Amino acid sequence: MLSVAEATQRILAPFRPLASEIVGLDRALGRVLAEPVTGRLDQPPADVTAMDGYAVRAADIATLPTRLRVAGSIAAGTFPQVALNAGEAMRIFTGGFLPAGADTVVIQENCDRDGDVVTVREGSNVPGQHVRRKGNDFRLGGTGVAAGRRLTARDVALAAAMNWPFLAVTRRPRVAILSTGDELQHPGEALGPAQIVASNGFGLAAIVTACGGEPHYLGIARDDLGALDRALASAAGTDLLVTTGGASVGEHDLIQQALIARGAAMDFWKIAMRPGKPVMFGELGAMPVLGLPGNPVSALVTATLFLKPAIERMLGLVAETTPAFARLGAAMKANDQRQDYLRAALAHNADGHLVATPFPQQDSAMLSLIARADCLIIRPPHAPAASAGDLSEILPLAGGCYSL
Ligand SMILES: Nc1nc2c(c(=O)[nH]1)N[C@H]1C(S)=C(S)[C@@H](COP(=O)(O)OP(=O)(O)OC[C@H]3O[C@@H](n4cnc5c(N)ncnc54)[C@H](O)[C@@H]3O)O[C@H]1N2
Ligand code: MOO
Repeated sequence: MLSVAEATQRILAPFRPLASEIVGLDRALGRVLAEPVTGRLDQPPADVTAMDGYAVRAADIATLPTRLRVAGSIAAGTFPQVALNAGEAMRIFTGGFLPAGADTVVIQENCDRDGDVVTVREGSNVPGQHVRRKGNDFRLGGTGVAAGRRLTARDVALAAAMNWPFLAVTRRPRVAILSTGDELQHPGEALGPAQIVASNGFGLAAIVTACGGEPHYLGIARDDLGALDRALASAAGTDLLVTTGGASVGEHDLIQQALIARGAAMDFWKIAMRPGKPVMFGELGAMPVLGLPGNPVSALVTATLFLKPAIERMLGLVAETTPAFARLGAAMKANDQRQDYLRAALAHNADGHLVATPFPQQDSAMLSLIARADCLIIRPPHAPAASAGDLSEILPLAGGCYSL
């Protein structure tokens, strides 16, 4: 059996970042930046005040109280035309530009105004009080957002402040999804006595969307070579085809045969993992094909491990590889040769530690449990028995604006 690490390496090998496209800022959330965002101006563009009050010369307020002549008022959106002379103050409002000659601001709470005279009662005479210096946020040409980052709402705000109306982002990978099996019916259809509801296609399409791809759900292909061949033809032109079901060793598992008949170069693997042992991977012309197992939990877990990074690589996303850990909420038996991904709930204990408690049932057909899980506990092959409270690596399932 192939290790998870080796399977990941082989699956990811043919994927490259896709071309970029231009989107408006209002469409940029969650997209992966293809070209860096840098400052197209200094921010603030000149020295501005952080408070409502009076712009003064620090030297004029060395001895307090002191009386200064109010030489004018600086309205928002206007740049002060006249300089401040010694013995003068200028009324100023938060965000307003400091006039030439002024080097500090006293807040209005520390002043008494009487006509065109202001008495400053309190205030530091160290220059720069309540002043935001030109370029203290970012400079023209300064670093903003690096290419290869998935844009957060904060990144979008920064790009806007840096004066970019449009951004270059990697185009969304188009991922075709095919369910296979004679027993399947789509949700809501009348079910015969031996039929089951096909859930995998919708779960996988949601994963593709959550990862930043564009799913193309091709529906269900019946277990006959003609139907499979027609379905495969309809995937042409996509960046990746994902199939579910028919990956195992049964006589009705025809998907590999259909792919080979179309000229695909395919490998069938047993991966040393649970759930998700049978996985296929290969290429049909220029299109990679990833065949995931039919068991619903196996399909979702293998998609998280292999489909998600493939999409991320096509997006040019710079991988986040920091592993996550939690304390075990229950004792674990020694593991066999398959790497386990146990569905588990996360909670903080009284000491503030993160605890992952595995569900008592780990059947690879139980969608109700994986839907409720917060993470997967990773148990490496041949891991020794572990006690409750031991640290274990986990794979968090939630996070970001979407959840896997
Ligand atoms: N003799 C062996 N039998 C099996 C082995 C094995 O090594 N030797 N492996 C088992 C493991 S592990 C898995 S995982 C499954 C995977 O089998 P397939 O990929 O061939 O999947 P199917 O047989 O087509 O279906 C399995 C199961 O999942 C249901 N299914 C299929 N598609 C969907 C769908 N779109 N939505 C919801 N449920 C789906 C299907 O009805 C079956 O119940 O093989 C084991 N067998
Ligand atoms: O690999 Mo299968 O996923 O254990 O049910």
